[in-house]
Amino acid sequence: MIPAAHISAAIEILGALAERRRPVADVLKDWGAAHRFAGSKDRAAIASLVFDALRKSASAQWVMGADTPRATMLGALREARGLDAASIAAFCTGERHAPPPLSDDERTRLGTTTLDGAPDHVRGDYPEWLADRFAAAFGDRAAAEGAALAARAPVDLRVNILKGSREQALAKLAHLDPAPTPLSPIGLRIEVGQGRGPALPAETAYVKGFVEPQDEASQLASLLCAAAPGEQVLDLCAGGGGKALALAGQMHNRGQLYAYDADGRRLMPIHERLERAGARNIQVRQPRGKADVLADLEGRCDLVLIDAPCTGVGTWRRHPDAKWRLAPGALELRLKEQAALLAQAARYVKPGGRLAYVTCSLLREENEDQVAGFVGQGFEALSAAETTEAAGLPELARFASPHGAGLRFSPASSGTDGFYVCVMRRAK
Ligand SMILES: C[S@@+](CC[C@H](N)C(=O)[O-])C[C@H]1O[C@@H](n2cnc3c(N)ncnc32)[C@H](O)[C@@H]1O
Repeated sequence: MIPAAHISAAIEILGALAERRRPVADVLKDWGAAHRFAGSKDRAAIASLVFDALRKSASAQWVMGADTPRATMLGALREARGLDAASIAAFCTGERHAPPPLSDDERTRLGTTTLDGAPDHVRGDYPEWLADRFAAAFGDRAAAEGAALAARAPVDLRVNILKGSREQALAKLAHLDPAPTPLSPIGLRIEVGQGRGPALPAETAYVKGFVEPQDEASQLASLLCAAAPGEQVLDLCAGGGGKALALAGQMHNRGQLYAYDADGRRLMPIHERLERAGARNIQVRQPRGKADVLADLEGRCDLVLIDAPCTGVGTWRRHPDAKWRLAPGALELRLKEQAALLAQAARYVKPGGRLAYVTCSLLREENEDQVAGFVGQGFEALSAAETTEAAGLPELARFASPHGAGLRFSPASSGTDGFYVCVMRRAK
């Protein structure tokens, strides 16, 4: 396929997405199945265009003065790819499956319209219904924070210290040109351009468990829990085990880590990942109907981690379709789940033990406000200085939240996904 045909295909896929509010991965898969002539490079190029259009939908539509799939894609070629009107016009020839030629209005808009005077939610490419919440979280930096969430993310890897050092992992992956992450002492970063990221499943270092894909802020969230060898730790929302594996590394396989998730299917990948990582101190606790499979842990844990279900606002760089599919009802539901999880988790913490509350959201309601509603009931929040000191990462104290307890990371402030971390201590 010629590059212009990729643009036509991306417009078609954006149309299918607008009709059926389905995850973009499903729609791309369906398109690939219905267009078998498109090779893997074509499909990757098309997916990359679709993702860029989703990242920049609001600003692209503002530029074009329309919200059609064509307008969104053409505007995103300018907003996300930095192409000028003449370059975009050169693709739109109408020949060999290229998009039809630009109208006079399209050409003028691509040439002259700016985002000056556009509201923050347009300049920051986030849904209008979140405008007040972004303003509450970021003040006059709302548009800049949104824009950083609308950029592409690098591939971050966590080095599994059960298998080797960061230096060894760097050497094993030298052909991918990784760099040490600036904040996490166990992270590697591989910058990706407009193409595909590295095919990790084909990398020996991955297959042998030396590295795991994990955003740098997710690594920091695990490190800030300061899990120590010999401790009893419960990962109450373990899902596929990303944080559990990181905690096992910190514990040097000593002590006991219990991995639980209310949704047993989400726990499934953990078994293969544990094997690959050589993590031997994790006991997976599968939910079993109404049975209380955590009853024996009440009042016994040194550390309980709640990696809470949340809106995922902080991961929009990696899941740009999620920001447009997020609905107010989902936020309300997550808020209830988070409050219930805090109350439940408190039961498992022993006197003097720690409760770590983590989200990949940047909304205050899901973060500082949840913690404020919980502390006082026998728990106090540690200061950012205490938390980072205990984790041996005192330089992270500068990410202390301005809105209450805990620390905040975001693409604009720390160059990572958006995360919130608050460590609390139970009274003795
Ligand atoms: C952010 S994800 C966890 C990601 C995982 N910790 C990781 O690092 O890969 C949140 C998880 O919470 C789980 N969850 C939601 N409500 C829960 C509950 N009441 N008890 C336990 N797990 C719950 C969800 O099934 C989901 O897997």
